[in-house]
This record gives sequence, C-alpha cells and structure tokens, in this order.
Amino acid sequence: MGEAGRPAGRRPQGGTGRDQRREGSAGRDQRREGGVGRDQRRESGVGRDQRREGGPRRDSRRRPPADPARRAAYDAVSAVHRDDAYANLVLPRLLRERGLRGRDAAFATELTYGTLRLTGTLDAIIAVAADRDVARIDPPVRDALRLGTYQLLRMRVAAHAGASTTVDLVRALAPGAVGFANAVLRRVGERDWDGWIERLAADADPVRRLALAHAHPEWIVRAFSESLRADSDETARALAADNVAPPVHLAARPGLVTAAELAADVGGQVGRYSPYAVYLPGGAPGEIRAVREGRAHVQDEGSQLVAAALVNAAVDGADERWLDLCAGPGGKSGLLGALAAQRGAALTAVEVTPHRADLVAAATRNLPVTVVTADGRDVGAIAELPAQGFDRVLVDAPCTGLGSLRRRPESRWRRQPSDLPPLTRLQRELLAAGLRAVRPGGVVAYVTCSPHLVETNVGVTEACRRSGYPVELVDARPLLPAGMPELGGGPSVQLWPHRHGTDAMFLAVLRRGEA
Ligand SMILES: C[S@@+](CC[C@H](N)C(=O)[O-])C[C@H]1O[C@@H](n2cnc3c(N)ncnc32)[C@H](O)[C@@H]1O
Repeated sequence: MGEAGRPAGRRPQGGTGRDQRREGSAGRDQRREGGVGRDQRRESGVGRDQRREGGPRRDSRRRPPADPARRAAYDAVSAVHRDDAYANLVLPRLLRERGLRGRDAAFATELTYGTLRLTGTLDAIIAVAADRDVARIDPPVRDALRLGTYQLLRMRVAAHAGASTTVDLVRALAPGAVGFANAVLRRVGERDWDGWIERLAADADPVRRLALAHAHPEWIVRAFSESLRADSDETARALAADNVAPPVHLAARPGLVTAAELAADVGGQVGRYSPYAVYLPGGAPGEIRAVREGRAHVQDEGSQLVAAALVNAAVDGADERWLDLCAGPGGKSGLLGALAAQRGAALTAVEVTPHRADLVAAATRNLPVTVVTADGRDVGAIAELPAQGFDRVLVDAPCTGLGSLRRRPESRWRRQPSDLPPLTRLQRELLAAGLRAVRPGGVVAYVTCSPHLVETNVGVTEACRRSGYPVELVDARPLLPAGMPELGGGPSVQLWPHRHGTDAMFLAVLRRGEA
C-alpha cells in the first residue's frame, strides 16, 4: 500500500494545507470551485506526494485510479449506505472478485469495518470540518470523506497518503468536489481523534460524550448503561469492546470432535469457557474440513454457553423431546442436536422463514433434528407443536442484536429505538408459546443477543406474569461452566464482550410448575 507507519492523528500535508491557509474554510472552497478544481489541478499535492513516494509521474488532469484496496472499501461502504447491504457479505465478495489478498485485503477490511463502526462520530467530525451537516454532502463524497477521516484519525496510514488517496477517490467520483474534499480533510487533520472528541463533547452530557467517544447512538449507550447499573466506567468498556473485531469462534460438536482435537486441527485455541469452543486465528472457516463435514460450526462462544445451559438444567422424569422455537439459521440447533444425539433425545427445530428453515436443515444434517417451518406462536394449534409436548425448550427470540454489534459493523446505526416495540411484543408472545410447549417440570431457556432490559429481564417478568400458570425462575449461573466470572446476582445471566469475550447474550431459565 505504500503507507509508512505513523502515530494516528498527524495532519495531512501537501496542497491540502496550502489550500486551507489561503481559503480559510472548507465551505468557501467548495462554493468557489463549482467544477473541476483549478487549485486541485495546480497544487493539490496529490501528484507531488506521489512523485515523492516514487510513484509514476502522470498528467494530473487525468483521473487517477483509486488504489484497489481503498476502492473496494469505498464500494463496500457505499453499498451499505446506498443499498442497505451487509458489509460482512458484500466486502468478501468484492475482495474475491477483484483478487485482493493478504495485506490489501486486510487493509480494505479494516478500513471498511472501522469506517462503518465509527460512522456517527466520523460524521460529527466531518460536519464541523465541512461546516455543514453531513446530510448536505453528496453521498459519494460523504462516504469518501468518512473513509478518509477514518484513515487520518484511526489508522496508521501516512497522513499525506490518507488525504491524497481520498482526494483521488473524490476526483473519480465527483470531480467538482475535489477542492471541498481537500479542505475538509485538511481541517480533519488539524486534530487527532482524542482532540476531536474533546472538541465535539465539550458541552456534552455524559451519555453524549460516551456516544461520541465510542461511536454508538445515544439510545444504545443508555441501554448499555441501564443494564450495567449506570456504571459509566464499565459502560465505556462495554462500548469500546464493540469496536474491536472479535476472533471467529467455532463450536466442536460433542460426540463428533473435541475442542482440543479441533483446535489442533485448525491451529486455534481452545475456548476459555465453553467446553466446545475453539478460537480461530484467521482464515476462512468454510474451508475447515471439520466444518465442511458437519463436525463443527461457526458460533460465538456465548451462544454455545446459553444453548448448553438449557441442557444442563435439571428436569424430573422424561428428557427426550427438545424444542428450538426460533431456530434459523441453525447454530444452536446444531449444538443441541449433537447433544441430543448423545443423550438419546430428539430436537424439533422451528423456523418461520422458509429459506432460514432450509439453513437449519443444512446445519443439522445427520443429527436427530426435525425441522418444522412454522410460526412458533402456533404451539397448541399444529400437530408438530403440541402444548406440554416438550421436556426442554429454547426460545432464542428475534431481537435488536445489540449484543453482537462488534460482529456487524453497520448495525448500530441501522437499528432504531422504534424497532423495540414490535420486537418485544414478538419476544413475549414467543416466550409465552415456549411456556405452553413445555410440560410441567420441564425447562425453558429464554435467550436474546441483546442486553437491552426490555428485551431481557423486563420481557421475562412480563411473560411469566401473563402465562397463567406457575413459573419458577431457575438460577442460570450454575448452568454455566464453573468459575465463570462476573455473572451478576442471578437468577438470569447477562454475558458481555468486555467481561467474557463473548457476544452480550442474555439467558433466563424458567421451570414450569403444575397448572
Ligand atoms: C435470534 S434468531 C435465532 C438464532 C438461532 N437460534 C441460531 O442459533 O442460529 C431468531 C430466529 O427466529 C425466527 N423467527 C422470527 N419470528 C418467528 C416466529 N414467529 N416463529 C418462529 N421463528 C421466528 C427468525 O426468522 C430468526 O431466524
């Protein structure tokens, strides 16, 4: 890539600085330019930087090609913003199609995911530097500036390279905005990241300050803070953990391969807590033989722990009929199916969306699992889902996914507080259905990948209150591996990335009493 290492936050050099000294403001620069920037052609510094770095001389009036890694990052980020694409689907495809590997692929990945994670704070910085709301910047230029700002403030990219390659990109996308982009980046580079946070958060309340510093929407900061009993230091650690890409976790399917065998096979590390977990050092999990052969699957360690907790709970009497009421795409069904095979039980896996039901079927091939494409709320209304027909039930309810933001770079900005009411209604209906499905004395594990209280303890309390029969909340902590730290005061458990290195999975275990 040609970037020398440098401390984050040095200002861009070359023509960006000259432009700025003369013009004074990014807004003025853009208003003045209108078409292809005269200044840009004459003295943007892009050509100069490139010559200094030993790059080919070129006619500065011709459109320079953006470098392939940065172009891939731009195309991924703009697909996310323009087409609602998912970065973790679109970027690997772009890298593959364009033959980007090794350092280039790693650079494009860091730039794409980092830019998407920090979008809200990058936008706040750009708005000040551009002296206008980012909504008033053309989307392609806005995305290029986000990528440029991320490189200047958060990556060890030489400032002139970060700025000049961004200007190259803008020249290719919107030639009329070159001078504007130059000036905005110069102003961005006047401070480092911490300096910008201080500037932006000068008069902010504590929630806004955390939101800016860790790049989360304020409503999510509030939700984390409420779940962490308003401990602002710990809330900051929880938010910071969302900005660190986690390793891929594999689950070694019990009875088919041990975690130690799998770790040795893939050069990974046995997990800290789940007896099935292996941390993968890198590479494509789909290429691992044990995964291809159905002896292991990709699954966050927290998801493994909560699925296994259901099986660890005591039930009196028969223990043969297990139910996964929200099964797609089949991660927990895969683990429960392998455990069921060891214990002589059988699992019914329910999923309402047909294509996700197909994924469950593929994930549970050769296991004692029957996949039913149905609405889980139809317990008692369809033959496959008899009321009181199951000994153990998992309700892994659809949720906001605020517990796995570290894995989905764009999702924190996509989710809205208005997503909560329909989701919480569905969660309560599905938990009520799970309680109808379990026989007296049997257990239900209610799981969400969210620490938001209305999706966790509030929802559980409400569903139990409305169920119409006695429900005992079981202490979930002893159902997790001995010695796991920081599980709270029970009976439910909230896992956290910053505490446990897992997604923020919530687990409540309920035992149904006699009617
Ligand atoms: C959190 S995901 C489950 C993840 C899954 N247990 C796993 O480990 O792979 C929730 C799933 O519930 C499904 N779902 C949503 N509404 C449903 C309903 N009414 N009945 C059954 N499944 C539903 C969604 O399509 C989604 O696949």
